[in-house]
Amino acid sequence: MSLLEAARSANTAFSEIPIIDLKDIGDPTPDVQRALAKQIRDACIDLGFFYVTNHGISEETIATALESMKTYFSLPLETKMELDNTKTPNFKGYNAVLSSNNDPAGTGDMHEGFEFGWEALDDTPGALDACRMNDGSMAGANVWPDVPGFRKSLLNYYYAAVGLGKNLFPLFARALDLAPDFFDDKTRNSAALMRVLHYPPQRGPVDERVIGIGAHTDFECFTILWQQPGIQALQVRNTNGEWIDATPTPGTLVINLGDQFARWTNDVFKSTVHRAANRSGERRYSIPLFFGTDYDVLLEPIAGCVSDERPPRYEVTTAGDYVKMRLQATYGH
Ligand SMILES: O=C(O)CCC(=O)C(=O)O
Ligand SMILES: [Fe+2]
Repeated sequence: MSLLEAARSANTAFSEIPIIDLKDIGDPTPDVQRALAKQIRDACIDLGFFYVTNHGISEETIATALESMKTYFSLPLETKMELDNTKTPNFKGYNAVLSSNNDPAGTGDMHEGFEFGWEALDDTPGALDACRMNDGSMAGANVWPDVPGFRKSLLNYYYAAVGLGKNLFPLFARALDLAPDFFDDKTRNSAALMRVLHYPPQRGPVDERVIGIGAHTDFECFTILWQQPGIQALQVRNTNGEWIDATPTPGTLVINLGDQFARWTNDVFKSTVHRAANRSGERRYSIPLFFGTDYDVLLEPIAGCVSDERPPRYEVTTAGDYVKMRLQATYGH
């Protein structure tokens, strides 16, 4: 079935999020790769959300990053505000509770976060790497707090998640009937942003306009999300307007598509609205890593996703300009 035929018969009124086992991701046998790509294609065309198991990010890498996040978020607000993300050109650093607003109908997100992008572990902290020279409107170095082990443990998680993402791009390419290396020359510079998030618990009656993270789509190609086990918070909206729980399942990560893939594929791949609210009574932590194409790459619809009946739906822009515009809308309110 062609991509456009598949898009026409998509099950966008899903009620479950599929689980895809990546244990064979390194097996080069074409049949194995094709079978994996088929599962990914179905999930991307239907809902743009799936869980992965055997994803290769070790429990130790996750646990170490989590400990560092907890230490960091327990610092006094004034200390965290020294790295206020609105002081950096591209919102690197800290955002306080209610300083971001992901849903234009909301009045602020009930979480705090810390964001950074690629940097080599042995570089001077916050140095601008040579591979960042073509970032255009997204140019700008990382900033780091003075918390022992924080930078190292977060960068270690970053490298592991970027490694997973680099292995996923060929599968997404196959899922789009493209050569597996289609995204290689578009993902040379790890245009991946990682955010660590802390959601304080919300007790009693909750104002729907002030939840953990308001309804939104992500900006990049796909997000690799670790969410804290045991706390249900994340929900995904289907085309009937129902919110489907993305229950955290031990040993899994969530992969969800963002707007860059919707643009590459003229909405054949779905960038689906999601939100999170923490009503558990406990603190909740999560780690999204947003992986896009390099910031200087044009987001042009691929040929198999355009036809006379389905003309291009988006104006062509660079990945960097798109991400920058969305970041400004999220933090600049
Ligand atoms: O914390 C979560 O589960 C979701 C976070 C999210 O959607 C985001 O940061 O874009
Ligand atoms: Fe998101």
